[in-house]
Amino acid sequence: MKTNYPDDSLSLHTDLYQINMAESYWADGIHNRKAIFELYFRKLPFGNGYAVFAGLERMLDYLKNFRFSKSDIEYLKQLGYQDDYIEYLKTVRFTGSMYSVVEGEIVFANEPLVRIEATLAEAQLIETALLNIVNYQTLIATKASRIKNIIPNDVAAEFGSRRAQEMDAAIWGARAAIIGGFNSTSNVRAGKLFNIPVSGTHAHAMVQAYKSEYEAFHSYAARHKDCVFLVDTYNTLKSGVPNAIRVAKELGDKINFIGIRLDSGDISFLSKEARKMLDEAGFKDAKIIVSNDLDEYTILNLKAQGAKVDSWGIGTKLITAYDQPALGAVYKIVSIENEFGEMEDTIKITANAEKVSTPGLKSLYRIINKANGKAEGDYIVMADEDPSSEERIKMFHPVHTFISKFVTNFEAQNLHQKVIDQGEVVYSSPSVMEMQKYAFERLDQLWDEYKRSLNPEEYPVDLSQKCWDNKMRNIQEVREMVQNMENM
Ligand SMILES: Nc1ncnc2c1ncn2[C@@H]1O[C@H](COP(=O)(O)OP(=O)(O)OP(=O)(O)O)[C@@H](O)[C@H]1O
Ligand SMILES: O=P(O)(O)OC[C@H]1O[C@H](OP(=O)(O)OP(=O)(O)O)[C@H](O)[C@@H]1O
Ligand SMILES: O=C(O)c1cccnc1
Repeated sequence: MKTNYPDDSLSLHTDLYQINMAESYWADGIHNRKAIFELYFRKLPFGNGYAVFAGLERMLDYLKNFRFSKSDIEYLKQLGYQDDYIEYLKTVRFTGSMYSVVEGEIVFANEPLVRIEATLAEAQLIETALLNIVNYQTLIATKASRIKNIIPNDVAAEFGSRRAQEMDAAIWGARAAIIGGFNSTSNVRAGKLFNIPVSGTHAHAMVQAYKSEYEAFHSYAARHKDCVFLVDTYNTLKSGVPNAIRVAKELGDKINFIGIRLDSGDISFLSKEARKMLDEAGFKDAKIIVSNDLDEYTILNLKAQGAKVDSWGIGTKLITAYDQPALGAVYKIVSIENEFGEMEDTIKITANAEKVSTPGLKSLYRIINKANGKAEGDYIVMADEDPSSEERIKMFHPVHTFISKFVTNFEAQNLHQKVIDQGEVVYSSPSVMEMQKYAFERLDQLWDEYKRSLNPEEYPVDLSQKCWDNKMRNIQEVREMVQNMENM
């Protein structure tokens, strides 16, 4: 296997069919027609009431650097693409524009999260990478937020690198976990790359290497001022906790005895007993950190049992999105330039009403009730509409249209930022910690009913009347086209 191409690029990180479709567009001379694609998912993950958007910074980086390198081109030649098309591929850059919600934004099903306006070929070639990035990062940010919601006042540490689906997932998953609300990651490279907090304790191997817990804890303390001792290698209550207390007492102010970590057994029982022992020894501020296959369900259950836990280390079930391994976001064409240079809507129709795409150039607004600062719902409009200039808007369910409400006294916030303008990145990402802060602020604007982990209420994502009428007109046109075919 050859993996050491010095000029390897991410531009071949795409499905073969994208390159094949772009070839047809190019051969037919329609590759430079303007096209509009939207990225959205149809169903919220984990049965959650919202998702936390992540992935923008990496998408921008990818698009900024989009070009087939020399070795990419060589490989495409080997695959059999003809010279004339290869010459075209050599010139391809991302020259289009991109609109996106920002990282940390709270988002919902069926809303356009990203809008690409580019040449048809460019927009097509980038589909796979954009979906790959958003699907994973948004999934993990959402899982992290779901977990953090259960423990808003405790520390949540991301421990998943060893179980992640390879190295990229560990790194970007750690970043997504922080956006979703986690306090730290154990992955040191993620800390360096993204300027996010790192934290860590020690493993059983250290206790086993020294044979005695007492010696291992002492040795750890000799070089590390902040000390968390792992107490479950031999016997948590009879040996681990007493040894931790002994070392903490002996070293006194020489160390900062943060606390102990439990990694097996009955966490509820052991944490309560350990708490008593620490308190009785005078370490009332010492923290109890736990780990071992945790997720929001186990944590909620442990909370209900009155477990005395201050910090939670969460690995496998967060970083692999254990209970739902993919988000399922899609990227659909909604408008394309015709031979006269005019933009024409496109629609995809299926028997499933929820899967019928919503055609045309659209914008996404969040409607905030000015009286209480809470979100009334999200509102998808045609791009030439401006709900902020309206006094009263009618919001209705996009499938069950009889569900509707009128809203007045609102602020309409445009959720789309222009992030690339004709190939130029015009957006500078805030720090990851700022993204996290933004996510918390946006969550505050949601009623609790949308945030509960079990059977949350469905947050309204509605279409404007104009958007709805446009969709119906498009459906009608397709019906007539199919009818005409049948009559031929
Ligand atoms: N009181 C509790 N209530 C509910 N779940 C718990 C409780 N205590 C521990 N768990 C969870 O039970 C699961 C199984 O733990 P298990 O007892 O198999 O771990 P263990 O065998 O003690 O440790 P190891 O990881 O070394 O196998 C873990 O996900 C753990 O977080
Ligand atoms: O359980 P997670 O949520 O994935 O958290 C990370 C786990 O990684 C470490 O375990 P280790 O690799 O030593 O394996 P083990 O505890 O399963 O034996 C640590 O002690 C946690 O148990
Ligand atoms: O720092 C820790 O305790 C840690 C880090 C990764 C995995 N398990 C535990």
